[in-house]
Amino acid sequence: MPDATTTTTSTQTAAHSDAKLPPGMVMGPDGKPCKICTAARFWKTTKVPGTTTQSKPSSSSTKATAATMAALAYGTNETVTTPDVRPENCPPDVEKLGRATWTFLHTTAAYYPERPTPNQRANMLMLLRSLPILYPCSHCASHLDENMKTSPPDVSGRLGLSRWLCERHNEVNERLGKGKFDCGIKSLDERWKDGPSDGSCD
Ligand SMILES: Cc1cc2nc3c(=O)[nH]c(=O)nc-3n(C[C@H](O)[C@H](O)[C@H](O)COP(=O)(O)OP(=O)(O)OC[C@H]3O[C@@H](n4cnc5c(N)ncnc54)[C@H](O)[C@@H]3O)c2cc1C
Repeated sequence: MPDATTTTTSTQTAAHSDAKLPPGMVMGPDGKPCKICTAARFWKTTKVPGTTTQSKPSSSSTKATAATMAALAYGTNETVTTPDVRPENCPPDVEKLGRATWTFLHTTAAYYPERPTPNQRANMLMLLRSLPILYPCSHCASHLDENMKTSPPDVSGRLGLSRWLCERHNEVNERLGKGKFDCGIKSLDERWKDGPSDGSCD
């Protein structure tokens, strides 16, 4: 099971209260800055000490190590962030990976049978139980693992699974300070399978 990680985001608890990290930076279980655990916008742009304008890294500074970014931020105790405007083929950060994973999970649930066979249930259970072990964002995996101990997966059928996933997703939303999604089946179907009734997605 992944170890706890350290971050200074307001929504994720720092494992070591004395850790001096720039805002948004997340440390991995190995004690090093964890790139897949950190939103890319926190990696990309820092306020350079002594300047008042935002500095967008050049192509070489884009490749700056997390340590460099951290050092800059330690100096000013300030990090300026921008939306992630990296090229599409860049590796995913925690947000891109999250969106893709939720898309996969909610869509899979929307197409899961209402009356799954024992084999289908077993396979779904395996998929969900693999996440806390294999999910690359270690602190996300760790939270999910804790969460699944108190709320075991409901693989009984499409409705139960969709609701269970929606609630797990809402727990992350809440931790990140986002609003809760309506876990009613109509909202879930419209979002992940049928689309809105106005036909705008047809
Ligand atoms: C298992 C897991 C754990 C994660 N843990 C963390 C974490 O600890 N820290 C962290 O920073 N990030 C975490 N993430 C990533 C995070 O959940 C988001 O994916 C990421 O912040 C991008 O958010 P977003 O606002 O673009 O939309 P997302 O939260 O990715 O949602 C995508 C779309 O799903 C729909 N949606 C939203 N909520 C629900 C819901 N409850 N049910 C159904 N549909 C919904 C909305 O239409 C939304 O636009 C985790 C992701 C996963 C898959």
